[in-house]
Amino acid sequence: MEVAKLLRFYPPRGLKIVKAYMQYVWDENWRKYLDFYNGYGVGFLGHRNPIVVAKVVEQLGTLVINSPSFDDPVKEELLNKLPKILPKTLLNVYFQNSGTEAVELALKLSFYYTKRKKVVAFKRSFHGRTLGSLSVTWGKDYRAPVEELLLKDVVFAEFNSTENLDKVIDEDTAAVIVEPVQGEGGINPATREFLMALRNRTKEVGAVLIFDEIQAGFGRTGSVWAYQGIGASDPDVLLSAKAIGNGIPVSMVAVNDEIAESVKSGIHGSTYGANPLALAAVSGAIDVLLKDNVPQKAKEKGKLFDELLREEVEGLRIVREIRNLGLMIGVELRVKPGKYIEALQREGVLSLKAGATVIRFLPPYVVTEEDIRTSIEKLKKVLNE
Ligand SMILES: Cc1ncc(COP(=O)(O)O)c(C=O)c1O
Repeated sequence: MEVAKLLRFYPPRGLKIVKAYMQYVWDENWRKYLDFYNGYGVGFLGHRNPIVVAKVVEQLGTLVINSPSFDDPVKEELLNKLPKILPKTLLNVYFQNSGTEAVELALKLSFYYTKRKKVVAFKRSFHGRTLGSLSVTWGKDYRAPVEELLLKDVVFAEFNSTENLDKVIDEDTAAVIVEPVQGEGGINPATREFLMALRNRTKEVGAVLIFDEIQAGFGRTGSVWAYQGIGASDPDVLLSAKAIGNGIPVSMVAVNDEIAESVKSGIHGSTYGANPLALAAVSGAIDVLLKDNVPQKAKEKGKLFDELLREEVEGLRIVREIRNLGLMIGVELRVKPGKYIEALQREGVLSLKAGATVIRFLPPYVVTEEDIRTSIEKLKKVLNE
């Protein structure tokens, strides 16, 4: 019998996952793994978090898709809830289906609002794989297949450096896009000084400041939004995805009033944008975030993870540096991390690569002290082998 084949854009990890619950997944032989890969951090509230699942199931029983021009109860419910997690300055929102779509809309609104074309992004950034988001993504390997087709007016500046910002960000700049914690680039938290310098300079020249919190946002770093924990001021546009739907594909673009006022009907759209099923998931996820004090738990567990890593593995010769903000954790090695990530998988812990040399852990907030101790013990073992 003929079978269709999936295009393999990702190297296979040799594991068939048949079930997942909270911080664990099971393979086809019912071996249990601690999942700190977590669908690139999507399942931050735990796989199949019961509160999110209940919301989605309830929604499946009433209304799954609604045409974008019509209102519905879950849209109203979510718009009422969002002020609990969004800053007052960013209460104009739109929902799409993936992170890259959020970046595309942010860039499009910036071009439209400023009538300018230039974008400033940063070295080691990752913003997605469609043409606009790829244009502001740094890595050569990501860009190579379509390099000639990407936006031309993009400048990559030094991340966390305030030198030369006055020159790089000028009156031609439509937008500055930055991850307050770089994820794919190697778990690199931005400094307050850097984010504030971007805030001040973009204000001076009338450029739009975009914070991409698609990976870092929604409690993972110890505050609802990473930039808040870092102590920076609000951006003009805030992007989130991954954890906000906890597995149901959804992203959110939140913009300030001035940009919102420039928006006219017809300049953008998405068939599945703000669909009731996705919005039910976001509504359920916000309930969990607030009722279970998720950012505080992420902060405490991240601290424990960090302390134990420093005690147990920081001193190993192969380890260059440990970096974290809450439960966004990177162990930078002096070598490529691939074989250690594989060895960890054999030991029952799933992790992923970031940058060229970093083992990344994106544990869900429900991870226990015992899970953290076990994973660090396993990491120490494989790094020593
Ligand atoms: C910071 C950041 N921006 C954008 C994206 C793209 O999101 P998606 O894969 O949902 O398109 C990612 C994905 O890893 C990301 O980490």
